[in-house]
Amino acid sequence: MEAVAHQGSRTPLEFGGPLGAAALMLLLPATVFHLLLVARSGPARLLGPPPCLPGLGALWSPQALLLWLAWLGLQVALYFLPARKVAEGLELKDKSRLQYPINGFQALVLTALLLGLGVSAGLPLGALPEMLLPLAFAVTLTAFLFSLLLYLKALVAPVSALAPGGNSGNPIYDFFMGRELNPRICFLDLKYFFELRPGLIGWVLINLALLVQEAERRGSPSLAMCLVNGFQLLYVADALWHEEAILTTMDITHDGLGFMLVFGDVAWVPFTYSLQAQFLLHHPQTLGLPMASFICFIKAIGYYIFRSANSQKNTFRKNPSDPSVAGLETISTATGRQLLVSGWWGWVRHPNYLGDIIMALAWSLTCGTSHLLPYFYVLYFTALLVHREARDEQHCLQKYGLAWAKYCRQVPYRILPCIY
Ligand SMILES: NC(=O)C1=CN([C@@H]2O[C@H](COP(=O)(O)OP(=O)(O)OC[C@H]3O[C@@H](n4cnc5c(N)ncnc54)[C@H](OP(=O)(O)O)[C@@H]3O)[C@@H](O)[C@H]2O)C=CC1
Ligand SMILES: CC(C)CCC[C@@H](C)[C@H]1CC=C2C3=C(CC[C@@]21C)[C@@]1(C)CC[C@H](O)C(C)(C)[C@@H]1CC3
Repeated sequence: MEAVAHQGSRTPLEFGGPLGAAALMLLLPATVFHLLLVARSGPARLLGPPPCLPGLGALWSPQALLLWLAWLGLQVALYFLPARKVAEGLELKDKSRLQYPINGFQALVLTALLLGLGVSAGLPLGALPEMLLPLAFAVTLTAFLFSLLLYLKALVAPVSALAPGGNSGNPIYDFFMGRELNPRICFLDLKYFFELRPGLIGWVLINLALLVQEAERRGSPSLAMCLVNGFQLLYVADALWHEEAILTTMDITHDGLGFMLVFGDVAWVPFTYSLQAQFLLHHPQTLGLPMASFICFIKAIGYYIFRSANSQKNTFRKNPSDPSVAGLETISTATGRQLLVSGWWGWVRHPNYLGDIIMALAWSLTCGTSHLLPYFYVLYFTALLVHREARDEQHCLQKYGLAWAKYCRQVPYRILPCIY
């Protein structure tokens, strides 16, 4: 325990410390419920009060809890199916490397097949939107419970298994940040699983159910709804296709699994990232072909930047002599690793974030410009990535020291060329 306290005392507290963590634990679920309620209300005002607060009867439903647990069970089962590859994570403090099944895309395809079978056997997919509120409530409750179990599990974990950031000794802060770096139940890596499976695939499912309900109500789905569904399906499929790349992100290599990530993965992602489709169901928008083409063009630019930048870095990290990256300019660092200073990573320090934000804008534009609500995602996401960039900058400065400072001088802009 002494070693843990010592470790905590060296790591600066993030998110405003225990007070900030406590506030976020109230604010994040409140935001999810606010958005769910406002999206279905007539005025759909992002900044106004919700039309009416639901009673416990509207929130609590044993069927919703069962549905969520069944979904979780299905995704766990798919995780254990034979994988096309087993990847190794980065080296851990005890010099070991964990193994991860690369079968997320397969899980998405199998989920779609099972869903197709279910729908043809009479499964009422179009009824799911009516259950979003009780579903979000059940998922939030289980996120609190699950984070508590993780906190308790970490009490008996060896010091080498703890995350650098979530062991301050303050229970509220540590519960929020997560204490253990890679909590596992046998081969089931909980962080890896939660980040990519139930919430991300659940988001696509919710979108599809909203599309089906729109078609039931109006005879056919709108162009705007089809575009949102297509764009976001592409985003999720891309994430699962490139699943292995997640093993080097800060969530996996640095952050513990606590309330922030558990709630973020299973509640925040499916219920707030599907906001545009929720909005469109209740506030139909007519999208002409010229505007739709313009939005597709923006999405294509965003995706091109996002995918090329991420792939360039991943290829370079895996094999710097790969012909596609071998000609790029680099800076050597004391760790033996190199930093790219030309190509996408010589343009700005986070070209992938820029592509991601442009895609987010395309998703929101499908909902027209009459309401601010569908733009919540762009606003939140920009704030998340600016904050994430600052955190990553800290880690890189620690890791690469002078070489990182040189990189920042050579590539002065963080996300938006000439501006930020
Ligand atoms: N939809 C969503 O809600 C979210 C999406 N994302 C997306 O996830 C993706 C991954 O994001 P994230 O993990 O935050 O960050 P990055 O993919 O940008 O990874 C940052 C890491 O890349 C390496 N790196 C940085 N600069 C260079 C360089 N010049 N040359 C070589 N390596 C470099 C460093 O790690 P090292 O040197 O150790 O390899 C650094 O820590 C992004 O596309 C982002 O937009 C992220 C968060 C939320
Ligand atoms: C609830 C809080 C506001 C913060 C929660 C943050 C989480 C929602 C995000 C932290 C990092 C994420 C990533 C993705 C989804 C959102 C969370 C979990 C990601 C899986 C989305 C798809 C991308 O292609 C990716 C690169 C695989 C993303 C990885 C990070």
